[in-house]
Amino acid sequence: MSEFPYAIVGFDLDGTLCDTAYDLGTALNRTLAFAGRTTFALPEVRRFIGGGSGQMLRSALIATGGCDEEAFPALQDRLFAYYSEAIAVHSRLFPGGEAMLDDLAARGVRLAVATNKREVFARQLLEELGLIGRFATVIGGDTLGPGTSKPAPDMLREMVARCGGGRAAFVGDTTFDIGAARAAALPVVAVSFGFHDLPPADLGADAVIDHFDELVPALARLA
Ligand SMILES: O=C(O)COP(=O)(O)O
Ligand SMILES: [Mg+2]
Repeated sequence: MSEFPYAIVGFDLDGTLCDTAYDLGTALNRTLAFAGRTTFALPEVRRFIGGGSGQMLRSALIATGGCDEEAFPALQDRLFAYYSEAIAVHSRLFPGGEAMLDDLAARGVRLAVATNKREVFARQLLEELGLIGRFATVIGGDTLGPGTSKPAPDMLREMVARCGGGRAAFVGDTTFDIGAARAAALPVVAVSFGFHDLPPADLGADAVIDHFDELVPALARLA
């Protein structure tokens, strides 16, 4: 095995490492139904995922009749309760994810998660999937405080610091991820199988992969 060029590889969670659309969508639809709104077919929910669950709920409320800011906090709490109850019913790593994580770990790469999901849910999901021990750190959209979630660079800078520094790359699925990586001056790979808010080729990533088998070679080429 030749020397791998990156000491740290960070991953977005929803739509990048894991297909979480079904469980997020179920929690969202239960919340919308409680609020008397129409619900969404799952493929439609995917476009709301990327900016964090609060943004997902707000966008879905606006799309179904409007978002009343006074009622919003209680609805958000309800969404969180529904999601926590059934966070890993259908959510799984995308195909090839486990072998890819094994491969990077065998090369001595430190692995991290930087997600706009709340940290508590990111940890719960990774724990329920038996993956938490693989990551040196897990940083959520609420970990560092207001204004720090992706596309701001803060989470990725913190990720590199927590991993002890060194050459790092990031992997994501939406403009939030590519924007954050650019702002933090990290190379970034986009996954075409995620919940992208733009066509994958238009995200502006340094490379686009269609399967996790392609990640290690793509990172090696980037460097
Ligand atoms: O849940 C979301 O909307 C965002 O999560 P992600 O940053 O892991 O894609
Ligand atoms: Mg994502």
